[in-house]
Amino acid sequence: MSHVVTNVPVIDLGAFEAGTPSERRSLASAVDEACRETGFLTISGHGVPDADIAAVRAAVRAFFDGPAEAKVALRPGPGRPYGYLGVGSEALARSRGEETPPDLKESFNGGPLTCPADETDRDALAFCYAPTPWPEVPGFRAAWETYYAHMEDLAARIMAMFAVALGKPEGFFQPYIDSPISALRALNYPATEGPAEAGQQRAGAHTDYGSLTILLPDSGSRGLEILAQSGDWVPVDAPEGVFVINIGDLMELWTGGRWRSTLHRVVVPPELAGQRRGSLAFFHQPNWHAAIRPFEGRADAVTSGPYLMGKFAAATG
Ligand SMILES: O=C(O)CCC(=O)C(=O)O
Ligand SMILES: [Fe+2]
Repeated sequence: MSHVVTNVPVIDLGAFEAGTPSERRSLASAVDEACRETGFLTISGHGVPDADIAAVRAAVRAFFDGPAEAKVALRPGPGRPYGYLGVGSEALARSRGEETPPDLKESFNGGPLTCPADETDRDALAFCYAPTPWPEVPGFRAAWETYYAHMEDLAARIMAMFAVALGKPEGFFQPYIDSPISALRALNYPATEGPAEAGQQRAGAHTDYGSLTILLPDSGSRGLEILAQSGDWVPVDAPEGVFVINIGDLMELWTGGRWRSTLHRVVVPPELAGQRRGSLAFFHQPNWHAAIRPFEGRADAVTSGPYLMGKFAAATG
């Protein structure tokens, strides 16, 4: 096997925020290096309370392990993003135009906690500001919303660090992310029985669509892989207590390709065939109307909301 070098460092966000100018420079440069090489890093010093993480994990687990009728009752209407998507509903590789069998997963998805009072765009209202249909699991909504709020806050802090890592003022991204259209997705990959269809994965190879993603796999669960520049698929395992961060397509676009929105997937290694995987994925997405183009140059802008909606339609269509 070839020797694979990947750079997925642990970055202490609290230390960055409280750091001296030289500590900040050194952490910012580690972030820049990781984002240029793989687009993946992990974050410690995030301040998200363990109890809030435990509460959302327990609520999500109770939902997935609950009656199938209660889950399918929360299926979104056609083209709508929130609620329950059962096994067979999505193939992430199709977001890149690749025809594959559906991903071996189920998910529960929820949107922004509030909608700006002056939003009138019909697609924005019908798609990303559609209400989230709540499971009846006791305590689910409170635990979910608490965790969502932590993620929105954490994402904004990471975006501020990203700005510094890119040589911009800390508030550079702020006007683009002051009414973000982020989604929180709980993923459950059931234990697999027998071999999958050819080309079928827990999550097919894809890039994420937005600014950044905050992943929290269940402790000890494996299978997330990224495509290294060497061409090898390399596992990314998160130590307990950190979040895995990866940048998405719009961040790559912003940086004019300096930072990479790296292909990744979730596989079932043969030795883990009997095990489920659980993961929480928070997809941070700039404001619906945010026009995103490379910092340098005059390329046409991509509008955040319609871009996201098109990708979702391709993956679930
Ligand atoms: O299972 C995971 O932790 C990540 C899945 C993923 O990459 C995605 O849903 O975009
Ligand atoms: Fe992803």
